[in-house]
Amino acid sequence: MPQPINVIISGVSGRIGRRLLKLVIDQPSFKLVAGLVSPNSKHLGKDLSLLLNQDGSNPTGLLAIDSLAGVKADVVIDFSQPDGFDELVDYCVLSQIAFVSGTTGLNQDSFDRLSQAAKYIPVMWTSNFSLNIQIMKNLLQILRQTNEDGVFSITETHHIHKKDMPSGTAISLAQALSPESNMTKVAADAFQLGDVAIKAIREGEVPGIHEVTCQLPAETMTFKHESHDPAIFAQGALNAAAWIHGKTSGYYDLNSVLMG
Ligand SMILES: NC(=O)C1=CN([C@@H]2O[C@H](COP(=O)(O)OP(=O)(O)OC[C@H]3O[C@@H](n4cnc5c(N)ncnc54)[C@H](O)[C@@H]3O)[C@@H](O)[C@H]2O)C=CC1
Ligand SMILES: O=C(O)C1=N[C@H](C(=O)O)C[C@H](O)C1
Repeated sequence: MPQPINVIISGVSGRIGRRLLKLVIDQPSFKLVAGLVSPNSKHLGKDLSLLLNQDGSNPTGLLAIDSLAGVKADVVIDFSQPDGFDELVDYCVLSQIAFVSGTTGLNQDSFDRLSQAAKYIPVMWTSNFSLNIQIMKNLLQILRQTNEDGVFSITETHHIHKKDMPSGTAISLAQALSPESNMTKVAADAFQLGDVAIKAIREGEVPGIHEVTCQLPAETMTFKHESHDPAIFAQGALNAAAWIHGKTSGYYDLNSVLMG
């Protein structure tokens, strides 16, 4: 039987982090070595099992930490927030740990740092770990090339806890249609990336809806992706971690996973 893949979960107390924690604990091909939380987290110093069950049953023996100093692993899987991102990337480079991240709301400096890191370690960042969103991006690139007169717009809807706007996925979909363009904010909930208009809606507990419309003189095409369960993102990231383990340094995306 192969050795399990040693995993650190960054953002382990979050909506996605907790789902990831459950998957990692349940799957023998992975071994959890640490769970990272915000320095302000109420979970800091507590056994990670308390994130899954309040009665303290089945303790993991691992406490939620806010610094990785000295922790070794094969892969970090990160669903956290932008403020701790650069430090985490640097730690992975120094410690030669593969880095898989879905954290959104990052600035250009953090993306540049990630590109630099990919010279030394394998890196995968994607705004959405659903393979079907990657397929949608690929389709949109083709659609743009074959419909130069198309007027594209995107509407994204997410739960009210989401901290960034518009969603990382909406930005990535718009970038597939209009590469190299900068985004501007045109209203509290409206943005423009190149010639693509993006509208953001925050509503209840919606896990994530992305709708892309292409208006043409004589027809309209609409692509809609709706996640019904946030667990899909955690499972997608875990599949990506299994894929990236043992790969050489480089910047990978979900197309790599799609191609196997
Ligand atoms: N790429 C994808 O498929 C998906 C990406 N996301 C993104 O993942 C991120 C996390 O989402 P949620 O779990 O909903 O957020 P959340 O707010 O529920 O959880 C955030 C987690 O990050 C930790 N954290 C915050 N600041 C930190 C810091 N400075 N250092 C270390 N840990 C820190 C918190 O303690 C918590 O554990 C967001 O950026 C979200 O947009 C969410 C779902 C899917
Ligand atoms: O915060 C979320 O929940 C999600 N964030 C990602 C994004 O910003 O695109 C992916 C997904 O839509 C859920």
